[in-house]
This record gives sequence, C-alpha cells and structure tokens, in this order.
Amino acid sequence: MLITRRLEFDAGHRIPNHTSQCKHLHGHRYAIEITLSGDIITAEGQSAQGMVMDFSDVKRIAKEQLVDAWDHAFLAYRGDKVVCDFLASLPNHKTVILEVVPTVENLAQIAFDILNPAYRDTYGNHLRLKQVRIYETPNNWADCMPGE
Ligand SMILES: Nc1nc2c(c(=O)[nH]1)N=C([C@H](O)[C@H](O)COP(=O)(O)OP(=O)(O)OP(=O)(O)O)CN2
Ligand SMILES: [Zn+2]
Repeated sequence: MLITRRLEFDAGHRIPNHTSQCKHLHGHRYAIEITLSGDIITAEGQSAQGMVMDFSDVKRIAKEQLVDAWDHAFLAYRGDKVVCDFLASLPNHKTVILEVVPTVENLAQIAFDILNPAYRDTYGNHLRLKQVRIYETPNNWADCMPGE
C-alpha cells in the first residue's frame, strides 16, 4: 500500500550558470510529496490501525529532518562563492549550503537521501520511502526514487 503526504515550504535559490531568469536571486513556494509503502496496520486498538503511517507522523519526521531546515532558508550552491560570501555577511541569515546546484532535481535527490533512513522500518510494517517529489513551481517538478 502506498500513501503520500504533501508539505509546502518557501525557499530562495539561484542557478548561477543559468543563461536565463534563474541566475537571479529568487524564491519559490516549493511543495514536497513524500510517498511511503508499507503494510496496513491491523492491530486492534492501535491509533494507527488501518493506516500505513499516521499522516501526522509522516509530517513530523519530514519537518524534523528536512522541511524546517529549508523553510525560509536560502539554498545556495557551495561553488556559488559570491552568493555564499554575501549570505555569510548577513547576521543570523538562514542559509543552507549544498554541494550541488539547487535545481529541483538535486533538491529531490538530497531530500530522498535525508528522508530515506528517517522513515525506513520505523513503524513495524516494512515501511519504505518509495518516492520524493518536489515541485519548484506548480508546473515543474522532479521525482526521486530508490536507486536514482
Ligand atoms: N530541469 C530544470 N529546469 C529548470 C530548473 C530546474 O530546477 N530544473 N529551474 C529553473 C528555475 O529555478 C526557475 O525558477 C523555474 O521557474 P520558472 O522560471 O517560473 O519556470 P517556468 O518559466 O518554466 O514556469 P512557468 O510555469 O512556465 O511560469 C529553470 N529551469
Ligand atoms: Zn527557481
């Protein structure tokens, strides 16, 4: 059985070598959709009876592991030195330094790698992270699955 939980967050970024608009500092209302597989819990009387995982637990883990760190942060590529130096000059600025350019493909890959161990086998029902989808805009998104 598959379940999916969606969360939204705001973040800034730029794609430094992009030849068009995306080289400028700008932000997105990102959405992340987390798809998990597992057995439906059948144990009588459990809070999660009938569920793969309580959606509130899916949300809690996503926030603890990723979303709270990225929300209202600027996601900067370590190789984008001018921007990293500028952000470092701002007192207490919320910046997340990434080892890769912050395209939606790379963000989905990073999110998958962070979240995969955080969900795996935590619910006693063979729980697995099957897919992370991140929307950069309502029209543009990337999917990351195991082994990709
Ligand atoms: N494959 C990718 N292509 C692009 C990415 C990306 O992460 N992966 N990112 C960008 C920019 O970040 C840009 O901000 C995308 O937003 P936008 O310019 O609004 O995109 P569109 O013009 O295509 O959006 P519309 O829905 O058509 O307004 C660019 N490319
Ligand atoms: Zn963008």
